[in-house]
Amino acid sequence: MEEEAPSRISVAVRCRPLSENERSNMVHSICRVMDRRLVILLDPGASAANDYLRQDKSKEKRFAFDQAFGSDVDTQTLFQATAEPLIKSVLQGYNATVFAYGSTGAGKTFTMIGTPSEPGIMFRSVEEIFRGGDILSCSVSCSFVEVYNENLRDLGSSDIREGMLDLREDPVTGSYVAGITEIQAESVQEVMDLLQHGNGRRTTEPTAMNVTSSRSHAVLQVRVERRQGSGTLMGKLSMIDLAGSERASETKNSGVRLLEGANINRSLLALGNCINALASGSHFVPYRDSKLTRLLKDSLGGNCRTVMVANVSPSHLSYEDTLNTLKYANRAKNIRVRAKQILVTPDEHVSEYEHAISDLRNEVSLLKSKLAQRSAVPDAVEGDENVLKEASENWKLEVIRNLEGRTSLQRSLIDVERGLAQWRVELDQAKEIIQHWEARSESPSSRRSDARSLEDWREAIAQIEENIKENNETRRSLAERLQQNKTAGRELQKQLSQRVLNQDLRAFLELIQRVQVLEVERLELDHFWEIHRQQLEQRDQEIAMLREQLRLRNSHIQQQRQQLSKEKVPGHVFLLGSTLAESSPVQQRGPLRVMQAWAPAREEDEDRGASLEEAEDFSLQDKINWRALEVPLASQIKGLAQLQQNAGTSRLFAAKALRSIPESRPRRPLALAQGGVALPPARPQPREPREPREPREPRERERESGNASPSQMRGSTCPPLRRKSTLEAPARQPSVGDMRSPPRGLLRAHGVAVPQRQLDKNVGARDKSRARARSEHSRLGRIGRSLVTPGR
Ligand SMILES: Nc1ncnc2c1ncn2[C@@H]1O[C@H](COP(=O)(O)OP(=O)(O)OP(=O)(O)O)[C@@H](O)[C@H]1O
Repeated sequence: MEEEAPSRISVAVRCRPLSENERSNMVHSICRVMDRRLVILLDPGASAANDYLRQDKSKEKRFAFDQAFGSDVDTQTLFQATAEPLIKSVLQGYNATVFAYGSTGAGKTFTMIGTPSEPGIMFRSVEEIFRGGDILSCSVSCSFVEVYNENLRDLGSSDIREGMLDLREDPVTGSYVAGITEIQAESVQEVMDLLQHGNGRRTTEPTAMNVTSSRSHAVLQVRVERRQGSGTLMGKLSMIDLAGSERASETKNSGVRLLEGANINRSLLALGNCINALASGSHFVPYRDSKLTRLLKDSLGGNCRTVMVANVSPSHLSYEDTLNTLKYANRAKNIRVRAKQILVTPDEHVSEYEHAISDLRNEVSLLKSKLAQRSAVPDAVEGDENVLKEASENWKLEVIRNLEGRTSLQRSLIDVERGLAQWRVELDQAKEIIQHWEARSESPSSRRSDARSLEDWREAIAQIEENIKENNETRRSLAERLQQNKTAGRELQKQLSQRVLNQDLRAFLELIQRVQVLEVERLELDHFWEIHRQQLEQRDQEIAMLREQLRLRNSHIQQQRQQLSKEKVPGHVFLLGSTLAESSPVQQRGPLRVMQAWAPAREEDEDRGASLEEAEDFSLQDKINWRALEVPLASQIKGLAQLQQNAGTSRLFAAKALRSIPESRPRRPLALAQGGVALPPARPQPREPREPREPREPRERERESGNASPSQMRGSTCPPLRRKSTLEAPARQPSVGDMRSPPRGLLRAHGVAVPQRQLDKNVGARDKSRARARSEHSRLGRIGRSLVTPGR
C-alpha cells in the first residue's frame, strides 16, 4: 500500500454569469477573476458616498485559490482542471472527493450535476473512469444518496417509499451507507440514468433566492475495483452537491423551510468546523457533529485527494454570501491530506471472507432458532411469501367481518330491548285504563259509550301484546346469532398463530382485533348500563311513592290522635291511637305491605258502603284492606292496650284477647294486626241484606268526582275517596306503568281514545293525595267520635 506525500486540499472558485432576470433587474456584477487564480470581490456599499461607516473600508477583497473560473468558463474546462486529475488517482486505488460549496443559487448543482446540454462534474467523471480504465478489468458501482434534515435517503432506489438509511463505518473502506442501492454500471449511460432519476427525486423547493433550490446534500459515490496482479485496487470517488449555505432572513423561509435551512446550516457549520480543525492540524476533528461530515470523513481528511469547488454569484445583492463563501474556501486551502492507495491482496480478501462467512453462519443459526420457535406450518405456505400475505389478509378480513357483524347484532339487540321496554310500559298503561273503563261501565248511564271505548282498548292491548311477542322472538334470535358470532370470533383468534406467521403482522392484527373487540364491548356495556339505569329509575319511583304513603299515614295518625284527645276520649282509646303511631306497620311488614294496606278501598266498595262483613275476610296472608277496618268499641278492646304495652306479649294472649270480643260485634283486629300478632282466619259472617241507597245529592257526586273543596270534605260524614288506580290492585307490585304518566302520543297513535281523567292523572296528583289524606282523617275522626258516643 503506497502513501503519497502530504498535500493540501485543492480549492477552486467558480463564479457564475448573471442570469437574464438579474440583468433586467439592474443587478450588477461585483466579482472578477484574474489569472485563473485570483478572485476580486467589490464591496457594493463602499461606492455609496453617504455610507460613512464603510468609507475607511477597502473597496475590494482579494483571494487567491488553486484555481478560479469566471463566468465565461464552461464546465468541461472546470472539470479538466479540477476533477479529471482525481480520476487517475481513483483508478490507481485512491479515494477522491469533489464537492461544491456555496450559497443558494450560486451554481453548485449546475457545476456538479449540470444539464443534459451541459453535463456536470459527476457525469464527466464517470465518463472519464470508463474511458480511462480498462473496462474488462474494472468493476464500477455507483450509489446516490441524499442527506435531508439529518437523514439519509436512497436516491437510487426504485421504491419511492424506501425508508431512511443507516450510516456505518468500516475500518478498511471507511464510512458507508448500509443497505444503499448500488448499481453495477456497465456504461456511462447507466450512471447518467441514475443521476437523472436520483436528481428528480431530490428534495427541492423554490426559495426567494432560487426557484429550484436544493434542500439536501446529494452524494454520488463511484467505487472502482481494478484487478492489478494478484490484488485489487479499490478506489472511491465521492462527488457532493451540497445544499446552499443561506441566511434565513434573505431566503424569507418559514416553517418547514426554516427547519430545513437550520439543518442545512448545521451540517455546513459542522463541515466548516471540520475544515477548520483539519486546516489547523488539530488532532480532534468533529466529524460526528453531522451526518454529512460523518459521510465525508475519509473524503475530507486522511486517506483522500479532495477538490473543493466554491461557487459564487456575481450579483451585488449576494455580496455578503459571496464574501462568506470565499472566506470559507480560503480556510479550506490549508487542509492537508495524505492519500493512501488501497490495494487489497488475496490474503486480505481471504481473511475478510472468513470473517464474512463466520458472521453469516451466526446469522443463519440465529434465523434457524427463530424458525424452530414457530409453529409447524405446511411447506408450501412457508415457502411462498405471497401465500403468507394472502393468508394474513384473509384472516384480517374475516376478523373485521366478524366484528362488524357483532357490532350490528349488538345494536339491533339494544334497539329491540328498548322497543320491548316501551311496549311493556304501554301495555301497563292500557290495562290500567281498561280497569278504569270497566269500573265506569258498571254505571248504566255510561254503559253503551264505555263499551265502545273498552273494545278499542282491548284491541290496542291485543296489538301491543302481539308486538311484544314479535319483539321477544326477534330478541331471542338475535341473542342466538350473537352467541354464534362470538364463538366464530374465538375460533378465528385460535387460528391466528397458524394462519399468520409473521410475528409483527400477527401483533398488528391482534391489536386491530383487540381495538375492535373493545369497541363492541363498550357497546355492550352501554347497553347494560342503559338497562340498569332504567331499573334504578323504577326503583327510585317506587321509593318515592312509598315515602309519600308513609308520610300520609303518619299525618293521618297524628291528626287522629289530636282529634281523639280533643274529644276527651278515654285513656285506653288514646292509648290505641298511640299504638297506631308507635308501632309502625312499616317496621313490621315492609313498605310494600304498608302501601297495599293503606290503599283505599275500591270504588264499588265505597258505593256499597264498604260493609263490615267484607272486613271479616281479613287475614295477614291476604291483602290488608285498611279501608274496611274500623276501630273497635272501647268495651271490646279492654286489655288490648295493656297487651300492647307489654312488649313481647305472646300470640296466645293476643288470640285470647281477640276471642274475648263478643261475636255479636264484628271483630276489629286492627290493633292486633298492627302489633304484629298473627291472627286466626276470620269466620265468615252472614251478610245482612243491604238497604237500598238513597239517590246521592249533586254535592256528593261532585265530591266523588274529585272536585269537592276541602271545606265540603270536612263537613262530609262519609267523605269520598279519590285514588290512583295503581292502588286499586294492591296484590301486585307497582310497575313502571303505574308510576309514569302515559306517553299520550303513543297511545293516540294506536287510535285509542284516552279518557280525560287518565290524561290528567298526574295533573294535581299531589292535591288529590292531600284530599285523600283529609278525607281519611275525617273518616277516622268519625270512627273515634262514634267510639265515645254514649249509648254506642
Ligand atoms: N456557470 C453557469 N452558467 C450558466 N448558468 C448557471 C451557471 N451556474 C448556475 N447557473 C444557473 O443559475 C441558477 C442557479 O444555479 P443552481 O441551481 O445550480 O444553484 P445552486 O447553488 O445549486 O442553488 P441551491 O443551493 O439553492 O440548490 C440555475 O438556473 C442555473 O442554471
